[in-house]
Amino acid sequence: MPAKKVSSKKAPTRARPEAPARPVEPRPSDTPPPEAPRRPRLKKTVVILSRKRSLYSTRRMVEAIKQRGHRPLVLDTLRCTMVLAPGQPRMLYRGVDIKGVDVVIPRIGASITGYGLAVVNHFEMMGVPVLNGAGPISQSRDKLRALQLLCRSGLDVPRTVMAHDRSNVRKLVEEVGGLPVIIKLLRGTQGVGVMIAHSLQELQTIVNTFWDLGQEVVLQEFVAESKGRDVRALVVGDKVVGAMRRRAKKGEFRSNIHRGGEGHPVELSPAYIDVAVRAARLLGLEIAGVDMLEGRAGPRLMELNSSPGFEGLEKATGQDIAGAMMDHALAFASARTAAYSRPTL
Ligand SMILES: Nc1ncnc2c1ncn2[C@@H]1O[C@H](COP(=O)(O)OP(=O)(O)OP(=O)(O)O)[C@@H](O)[C@H]1O
Ligand SMILES: [Mg+2]
Ligand SMILES: [Mg+2]
Repeated sequence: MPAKKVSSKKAPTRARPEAPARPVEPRPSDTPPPEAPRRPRLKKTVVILSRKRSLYSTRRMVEAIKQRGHRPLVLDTLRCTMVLAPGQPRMLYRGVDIKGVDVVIPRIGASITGYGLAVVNHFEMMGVPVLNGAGPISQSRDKLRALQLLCRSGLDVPRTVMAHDRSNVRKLVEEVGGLPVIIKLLRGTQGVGVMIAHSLQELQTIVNTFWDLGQEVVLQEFVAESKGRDVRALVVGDKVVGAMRRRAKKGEFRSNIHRGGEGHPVELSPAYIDVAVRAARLLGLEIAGVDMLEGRAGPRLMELNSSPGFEGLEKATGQDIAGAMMDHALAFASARTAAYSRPTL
């Protein structure tokens, strides 16, 4: 629901017969007279944009919302219809207007990024608090864009190059510190699209295949000292609410749970917490799964995930990650509502 700005002028009282007729001020639309400042509703409606309500993270968030006495509403992103009307953007779900939403939590899978971002953007246009917003989701989903922003701010990332020059692959390898080299699709997830090349010939074959298919890739330094492990820190607001170290299965360098990796709880040092929170803030993410490699000199950022699944993290740590996320989402919604309800002078 678009948050209404409330005028500081007094609300009109019932007309008295003796009062002289006053010209009626034109209103921007045929909406009812100005309301009193909007009081945050006690029971909030929390929309989760998700393709399936049976997904673990979606189910857990629904539970957490109910436990807190609020109303969860799971909407399939692809069934949301955006109506563009001047000054009054609306959202339809199966033909019905969606109103009275207090906060939206998008869980946008990689396969529907384009449509998903449009839906998230539309909710933002309607004045509904959204975490994460469309801009931050979009820039974190592009691994190159995210790394550009992180290293511009001085955060440590593995040496990375992006190029399209087939004649120069040897030079690219030198730039990232020699073989083996990691090759990454810009928008891969769950370890799909992350490869390793041990020889120049192998690398040449892989990059040529991708370039011929019209796919861009980045080449990255292989951080050998991480030994098939990485750290996933879940940042919510300005805190790390849970962290695990993931260990790749034998013969695999990717530690993703989806690739057979195992998660173990880990107590992060302040340096890792600081880097994870700074990285999320830099990309504007309220909720972020921050992946870091354990370099010799400390954390090396790999990527930030804007719709992080947390089944592995809850199971590894036994922590209530869904609860921490919902507490933040509800506080975020209340802070936004209070800001919108402030009278304009
Ligand atoms: N430069 C690197 N050096 C060593 N290992 C790496 C490097 N980059 C990635 N890896 C390994 O590959 C895994 C997948 O990489 P990355 O996190 O970039 O991909 P993803 O497909 O987006 O994963 P996610 O499912 O976490 O979104 C990492 O968790 C890590 O174990
Ligand atoms: Mg990822
Ligand atoms: Mg990752």
